Amino acid sequence: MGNSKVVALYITICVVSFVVSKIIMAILCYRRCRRKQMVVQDSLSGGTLVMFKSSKMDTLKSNMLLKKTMKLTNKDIIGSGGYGTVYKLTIDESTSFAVKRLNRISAEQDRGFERELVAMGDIKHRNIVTLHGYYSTNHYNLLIYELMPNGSLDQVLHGKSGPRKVLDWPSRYKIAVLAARGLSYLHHDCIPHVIHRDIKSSNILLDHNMEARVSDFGLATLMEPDKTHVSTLVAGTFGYLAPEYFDTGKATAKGDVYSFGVVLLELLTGRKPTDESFLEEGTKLVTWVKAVVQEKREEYVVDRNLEEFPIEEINHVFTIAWMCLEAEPCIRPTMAEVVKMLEQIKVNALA
Ligand SMILES: Nc1ncnc2c1ncn2[C@@H]1O[C@H](COP(=O)(O)OP(=O)(O)OP(=O)(O)O)[C@@H](O)[C@H]1O
Repeated sequence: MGNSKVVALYITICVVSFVVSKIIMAILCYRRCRRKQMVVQDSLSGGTLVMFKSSKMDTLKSNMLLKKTMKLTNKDIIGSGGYGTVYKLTIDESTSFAVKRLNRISAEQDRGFERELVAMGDIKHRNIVTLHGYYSTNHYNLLIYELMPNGSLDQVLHGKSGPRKVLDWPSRYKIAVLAARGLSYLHHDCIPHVIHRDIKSSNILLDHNMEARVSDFGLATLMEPDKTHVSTLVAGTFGYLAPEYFDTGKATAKGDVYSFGVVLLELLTGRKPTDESFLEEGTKLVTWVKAVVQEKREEYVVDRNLEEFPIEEINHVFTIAWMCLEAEPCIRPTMAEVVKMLEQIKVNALA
């Protein structure tokens, strides 16, 4: 066989193998997608219901879910935020969900909706609120989440009619560690990595055991593993945003670390970072705490309800909060380091 024939044979083999491998990959991806979700078209509303596969969803009839979803009323509202209203959807005595309704106003919101789904669909972790599915019509979108019976950390710490219950130090410490684990999972273990972009106490929800889970990926942006940041639209919540965000508008994992530092201060002080009194005084929680600590009056910042608990542990968490709140992002620890440091406190306390 001449040289040219050998080359031609090699090229043919390469091209055929490439095409076959692509076809196999496409079939595998298609099967995986089908296995992972069930899609139901509702002929009445013209909407589409997508249920992600899980032991909970597998036992649920899609018709029943659709019927109950269509019957949600104002009486079922359990909260509302910048993106829409959250309802409690009760299927039966043992099965309930939290349904977030997003109005379909602009194309931008639509993109946000898709982004949330892409980020959430695959994410399963005990400290992350699970997205079970979604329903989509021309007029609105619904996200179907697992229901967190104890609401948000924000409601528990500073509910409208006063704190819902006074959280003791062990509960606050546990919430800090578990929320840190959830966020660390997003930053380091998800592929692609996820930047939350809106870490705050109303996005830390509490299950029946008061165990914390991170929720709300409406603003999350997927980050390729080799990228250090992503450029995005201005988002997040004043009082929790890292200072560099105001200059650059770039969401980064270190920006989430800063916001987590604010949540730690919130747990330690019992003060709400978005409190109007801060705005009126032209300050914010972080600046206020820093000023008081500089004046060596730390005892004024710690929540009175924590007075009888071990001050060494509380001070340790303060130290970690300050590390997270460093003005220079690169000096801040990663969330994996924050988890380790927080866990270490209890090891030391138990020793
Ligand atoms: N899965 C859930 N289980 C139980 N309650 C929930 C759930 N998701 C949200 N909530 C409640 O609904 C409230 C509003 O949530 P939502 O995520 O819409 O807004 P937010 O986090 O307060 O603000 P933003 O939209 O700016 O992030 C929460 O504070 C919480 O009390």
